[in-house]
Amino acid sequence: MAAAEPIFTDPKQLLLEMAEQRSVDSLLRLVAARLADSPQVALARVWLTLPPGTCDICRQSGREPGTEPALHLVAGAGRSVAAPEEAWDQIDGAFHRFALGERKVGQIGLSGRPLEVPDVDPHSPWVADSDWVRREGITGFGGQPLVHHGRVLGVLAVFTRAPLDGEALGWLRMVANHAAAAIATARAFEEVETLRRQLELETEYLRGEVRAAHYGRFVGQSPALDAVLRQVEFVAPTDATVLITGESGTGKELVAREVHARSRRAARALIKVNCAAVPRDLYESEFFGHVRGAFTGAVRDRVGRFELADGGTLFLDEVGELPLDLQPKLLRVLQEGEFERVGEERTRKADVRVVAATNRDLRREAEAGRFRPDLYFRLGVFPIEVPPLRRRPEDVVPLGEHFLEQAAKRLGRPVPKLTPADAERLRGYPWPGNVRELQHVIERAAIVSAGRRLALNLPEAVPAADRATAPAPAGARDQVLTEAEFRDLERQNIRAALRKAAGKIYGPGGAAELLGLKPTTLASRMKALGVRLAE
Ligand SMILES: Nc1ncnc2c1ncn2[C@@H]1O[C@H](COP(=O)(O)OP(=O)(O)OP(=O)(O)O)[C@@H](O)[C@H]1O
Repeated sequence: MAAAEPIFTDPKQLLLEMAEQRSVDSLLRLVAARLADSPQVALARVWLTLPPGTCDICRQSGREPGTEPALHLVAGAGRSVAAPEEAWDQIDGAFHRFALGERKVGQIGLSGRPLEVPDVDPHSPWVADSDWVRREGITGFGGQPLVHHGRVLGVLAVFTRAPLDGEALGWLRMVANHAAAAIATARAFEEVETLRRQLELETEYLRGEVRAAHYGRFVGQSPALDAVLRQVEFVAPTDATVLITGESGTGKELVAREVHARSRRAARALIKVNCAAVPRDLYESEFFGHVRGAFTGAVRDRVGRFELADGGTLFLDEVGELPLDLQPKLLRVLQEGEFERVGEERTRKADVRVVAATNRDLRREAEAGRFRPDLYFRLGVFPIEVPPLRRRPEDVVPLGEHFLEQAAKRLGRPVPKLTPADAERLRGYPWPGNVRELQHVIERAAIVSAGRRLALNLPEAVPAADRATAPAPAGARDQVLTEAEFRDLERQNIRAALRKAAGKIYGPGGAAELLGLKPTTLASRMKALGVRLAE
């Protein structure tokens, strides 16, 4: 007598293929399809235990979500002998959802124990549709819970057209155990990814907090600074885009932080992007994020700055350095709040208020074709100009005292106060590097003075060629330079600073400090002007 046909076709091969699946969906579809491959299997189905309100099928079909976890059909395959045209791989319909405890599938889900009916009697109370059982010649039912660490993740069940033997039930158990382990692993990965994303958001938020703490409060009593603060007060509560202009080191970032702090977004993050410091080919990913594999080096998904700033404020520092080809994309987010991650089709939305800053004359840049006029108009809805320190001499001494106090605190020792003669010298200096230069001068003095008189080390005179951002010397004030001449002058000036700093850009005595620029700004300007270090 020939041995009976095994119920499942090549279950070992199925176990091997299961190990290669990358997603839970494809894994469960594979299980159902392969089990139903055999002519002896009428129907194979997998249900997963899902919390209320999380099943897409129920949502789409308008079914009320319920209040308890339930079993939801997620994969199915089979063949009707009575009506071969019927599709049995559908997962919506009458047996899509079972409450725990309801009928055979619900019993397995609730108890976590297998349920086998080797010889199905069409009249048994277990049979929901006795006509179907008779019509399709169903003779066996085997259901296995998908259990991982004692938790029932779902149920795998088959209806067969031959009695289920011990061997088939053993394979079914093995397939169910493999599937449960794969589901648990995939969910653990998902959780790690969510936590990683949360951590990324929190880190960025905390970085912002640290920066904000470093920035501290506004100091100054000049009418010019007052006027700036009044504008901040006026625009902060609105969601308008703000463009802050002014020379380097005047306090533009401080103004941006103040706009955020006084807005309804204050409890959310202020995310900063220094447009001069982003490498050319990473702009899009920096702003909008990317998905794994979008380009070489994109080893995992990355959240862009727009997404990080969702609900908060995005501060675009040195916005004048933004490459022309990225400007239309920025304009689109500003107008529609929509963007895509690099390498992904899906359109995402973010509710972001943009505050931008620049020390360039953006209108001129737009006229010269280096900045898109439409973006300039969009950014410049509410412009705030921060005046250079030389136009508000009343602020110099209060700022000096403020920085001295901060330095003393940081150094943990008493630092001499400003004498009237010191104050006079500070007021008499033109501060081409603005407040940042004043801060550096005072900090250096505090470090070297160690209890003695404050040793203020001010450059005596600032030669014209050493001023990156200073006003033109008195005699030259009316002289108009062409753009080419102006750039040439800027080039010479940067070269002079580099020579003086012996090629050093960063740190005390570096060219950036001499010019009163941020090192990143200097680096990008050198690149734009074609100035190289080795010249
Ligand atoms: N009114 C002020 N009161 C207190 N500190 C100030 C004030 N203005 C500027 N500062 C300080 O001076 C430094 C430079 O300011 P900030 O970075 O805001 O300038 P910026 O105009 O954004 O410069 P850049 O154009 O180079 O980016 C910061 O440390 C800032 O805290």
